[in-house]
Amino acid sequence: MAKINEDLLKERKKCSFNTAELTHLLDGGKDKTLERRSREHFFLDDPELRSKIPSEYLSHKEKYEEAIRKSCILFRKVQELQEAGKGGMDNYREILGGQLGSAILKDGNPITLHYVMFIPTIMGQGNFEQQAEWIQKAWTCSIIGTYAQTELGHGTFIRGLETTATYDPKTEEFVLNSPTLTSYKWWPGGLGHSANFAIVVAQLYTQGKCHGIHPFIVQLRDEETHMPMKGIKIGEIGCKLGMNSTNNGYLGFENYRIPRTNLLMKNNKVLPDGTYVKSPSSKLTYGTMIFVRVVLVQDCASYMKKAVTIATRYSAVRHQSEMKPNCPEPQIIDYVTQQYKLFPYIAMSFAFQYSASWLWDIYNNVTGELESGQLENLPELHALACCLKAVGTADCAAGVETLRLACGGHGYMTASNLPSTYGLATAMCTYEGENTVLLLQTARYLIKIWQNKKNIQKLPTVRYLDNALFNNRSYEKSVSWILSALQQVAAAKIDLANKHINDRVRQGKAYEDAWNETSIELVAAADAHCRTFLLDIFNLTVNNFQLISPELKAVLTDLLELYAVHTAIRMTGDLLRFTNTIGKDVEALQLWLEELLAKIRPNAIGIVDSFDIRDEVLGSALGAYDGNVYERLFAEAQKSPLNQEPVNKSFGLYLKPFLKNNL
Ligand SMILES: CCCCCCCCCCCCCCCCCCCCCC(=O)SCCNC(=O)CCNC(=O)[C@H](O)C(C)(C)COP(=O)(O)OP(=O)(O)OC[C@H]1O[C@@H](n2cnc3c(N)ncnc32)[C@H](O)[C@@H]1OP(=O)(O)O
Ligand SMILES: Cc1cc2nc3c(=O)[nH]c(=O)nc-3n(C[C@H](O)[C@H](O)[C@H](O)COP(=O)(O)OP(=O)(O)OC[C@H]3O[C@@H](n4cnc5c(N)ncnc54)[C@H](O)[C@@H]3O)c2cc1C
Repeated sequence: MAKINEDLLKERKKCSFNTAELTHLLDGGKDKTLERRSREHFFLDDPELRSKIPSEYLSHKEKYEEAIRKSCILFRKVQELQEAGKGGMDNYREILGGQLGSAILKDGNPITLHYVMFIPTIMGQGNFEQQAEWIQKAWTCSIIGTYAQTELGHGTFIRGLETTATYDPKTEEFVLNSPTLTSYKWWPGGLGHSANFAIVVAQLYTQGKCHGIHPFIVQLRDEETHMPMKGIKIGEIGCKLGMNSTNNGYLGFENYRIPRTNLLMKNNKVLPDGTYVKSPSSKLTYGTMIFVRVVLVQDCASYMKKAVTIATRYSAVRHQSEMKPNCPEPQIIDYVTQQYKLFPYIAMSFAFQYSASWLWDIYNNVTGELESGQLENLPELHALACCLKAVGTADCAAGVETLRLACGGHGYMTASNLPSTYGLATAMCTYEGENTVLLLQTARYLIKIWQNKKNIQKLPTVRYLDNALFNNRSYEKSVSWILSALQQVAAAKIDLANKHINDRVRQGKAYEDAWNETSIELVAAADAHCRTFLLDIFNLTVNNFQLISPELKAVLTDLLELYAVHTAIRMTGDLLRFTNTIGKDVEALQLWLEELLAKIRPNAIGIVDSFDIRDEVLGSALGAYDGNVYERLFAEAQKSPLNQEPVNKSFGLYLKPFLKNNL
C-alpha cells in the first residue's frame, strides 16, 4: 500500500467517533457493508472492466465502443450474481446508480435505460400476457430496450407529442408514423446504436379518434444483423456537455406496423375491432417517470458523497497562503470560507440519503395500493417525488460545482473527476422532468390542498400546512425552531401565491394566465415545502437512532444542525419576511453556523472516510484515500497521448515553418 499523506494521517487520528460504525449505519448494517464491499471487489477488481486509456483521450466512436464492451461484461456479471442468489436489487441499484456504474463508465452507460425504464414500463404498464411474453426476454437480455418518449419538439409537454399510432382493424396492427421533423424521437439513452427494441410513446388513434399518448413495444433493429427495420430511421444525436457514451438517439417512423398486442394494455386497451377501453386514471401511463424520479433522489446523495469526499480530502492535503506572518502555510481546510464550501454538502448528502429512503418506502406503499385499484395517495406521491427530484438534483449539481471550485485549478482537471461528476449531476436537472416544471407540478398540488384542507390531516407530507401559518415561535437555538420557521415560510409562500392567483383572477385574468403570472412565487413555494420535508426527515431519522454510540450521535447531530442552520441562512430573507425572526436572530444563526463548522472540522475526514468510497469509485487524483495528490496528478499527466513522443508532428508541419517565416 502507498504511503499515506502525513496530513491525512493526523486528521484520521483526530476523529472522535468510530468510522466503521457510521459506515455500517449508512449501509443499513454491517452485513450490508460486507455485501457492498464484496460486490465492489467483484466488479472493480476485474481487469476486463478497467480501461487502458482514460476515456477522455478516446474519440467519440471509441468511447461508445468501449462503453458497450464494458456494459456487456458488467451486466453479464450482474446476471451471474443474480443466478448465485447474491445481492438482488442492490446489484442493479449500485451498477445503474451513482457509485459503481459511474466508476466503471465515467461518461454513462448506453444500456441503462433497458433496466431503468424499459423493463419497469413493461412491468408497470403491461398486462399479464404481455409481461409473460416480454419480461423474460428482457431480463435475460435476449432483447435490449430503451424508453422513447421525448421528441425534437416536445419533452415537457407530453400530451403534445406528435408520433402517431393508428389502429388498423383489418390487420389488427398499429401503424406508426412521424408526421413532422419535430415528431422525431430525440434523446432516449441507448437509442442510437445499442437498443433493438423500445417503449415508444405515441398518440393512439382508433376508429377515427385520438385517445392521447400510450406506450407501445416496438422493434427497432433486426435481432440478428442489428440493421434498422424497414420504416425505421434511427441514429445518434451527437456530442453533449457530458454523458458522451450513453448513445442518446433519434428515431422516426414511416408507416411502420406493429401488432395490436404491442400496445401495453394493463391500463388502457384497444380490442381487436378497434374499440378503445379507458383506464380509471390517465396518469397511470406516467408511472415509470415517477419510479425514475424516486430513484434519482438516491443518486443525488451518491454523487454528493463522491464529490465531497474528493474535495474534503484534497482540502486537508493542500496547503496555501499564510494565515499568520512567518507561520507555515495552513491546510486550506482550516480556512472557514473553505469549510463553508465543504461541510454543508457533507450534511446535505445525509439529508438526501434519508429523504430518498423515505420516498422509496412511500413509493412502494402507493404502488402496492395502485395494484388493488386505490388511487387516492398517488397525487401526494407525485407531488413529493417531483419536488425532491427537482431540489435534490439542483442542490447536487450546484454542490458538485462548488466542490469543484473548492479544489482551485486542480478541480478543473478531468483527473479530479469533478467535471464528469458535474456532467452527470447537471443532466439530472433536465431529464425525467425539467426541474422548474416539476416544482410547478408540486405547486399545483399544494395550491389545491391549500384551497381545500378538509382531508389534510390524512396526508403526512402536507399536514403541517394546517396551522403552520401561525407558528410564530420566538428564536431558539434548536432544529425544532428552524423546522417550525421553515414550515411557516412554506405555508406563507403558498398562501401568498394563492392570494395572487385569486387577485389576478378577480381582475379578470384567465386562471391559466393568473397561474403563469404567479409562477415564480409558485416555484419558490414548492421549493420551500420540499426543504421542510428534507429537514423534517433528517431530524426524525437522527432522533430515532437508538442503538448508536453517543460519539456517533453527537456527530450526526452536528451534521443535522449544520444542515438546518445552512438552510435557514440561505432563506434569511424569507425568515425575516414571513416569521418572527429579527436581525439579532440572524446574527445568532450565523454564529451558530460558525460554531458548527468548527465542531465538524476535526471529524471532517473521518466522516467522508465513513462513506467508504473506494478509490476506483472516486476516480480522482485529488480524492484518493492515501492523499498522494501531486504524485497522482503527475502520473495522470503522463497518460496524455501528447506525452508519448518528445516532439509532435505539428512542429514540422506548422510551427517550424511559422517560426522560420518570422525570422
Ligand atoms: C427492473 C430492473 C432494475 C431496476 C433498477 C432499479 C434501480 C435504479 C437505480 C438508479 C438509477 C438511476 C439512474 C438514472 C439514469 C437515467 C438516465 C436518463 C433517464 C432519462 C429519461 C427521461 O428523461 S424519460 C422522459 C421523461 N420526461 C418527462 O419527465 C416529461 C415531463 N413531463 C411530465 O411529466 C408531464 O407532461 C407534466 C409536466 C407532469 C404535465 O403533464 P400533463 O399536462 O398531462 O398534466 P397536467 O399538468 O395537466 O396535470 C394533470 C394532472 O395529472 C397529475 N399528474 C401529472 N403527472 C403525474 C404523474 N406522473 N403521476 C400522477 N399524476 C400526475 C397532475 O398533478 C394533475 O393532477 P390534477 O389535475 O389533480 O391537479
Ligand atoms: C442526458 C439526457 C438524457 C435523456 N434521456 C431521455 C430518455 O432516455 N428518454 C426520453 O424520452 N427522454 C430523455 N431525455 C429528454 C428529457 O426528458 C427532456 O429533455 C426533459 O423532459 C425536458 O424537456 P425539454 O428538453 O423539451 O425542455 P423544455 O420543456 O423545452 O424546457 C425548456 C425551458 O422551458 C421551460 N418550460 C417548459 N414548459 C414549461 C412550463 N409548462 N412552465 C414553465 N416553464 C416551462 C423549462 O422550465 C425550461 O426552462 C433526456 C434528456 C437528457 C438531457
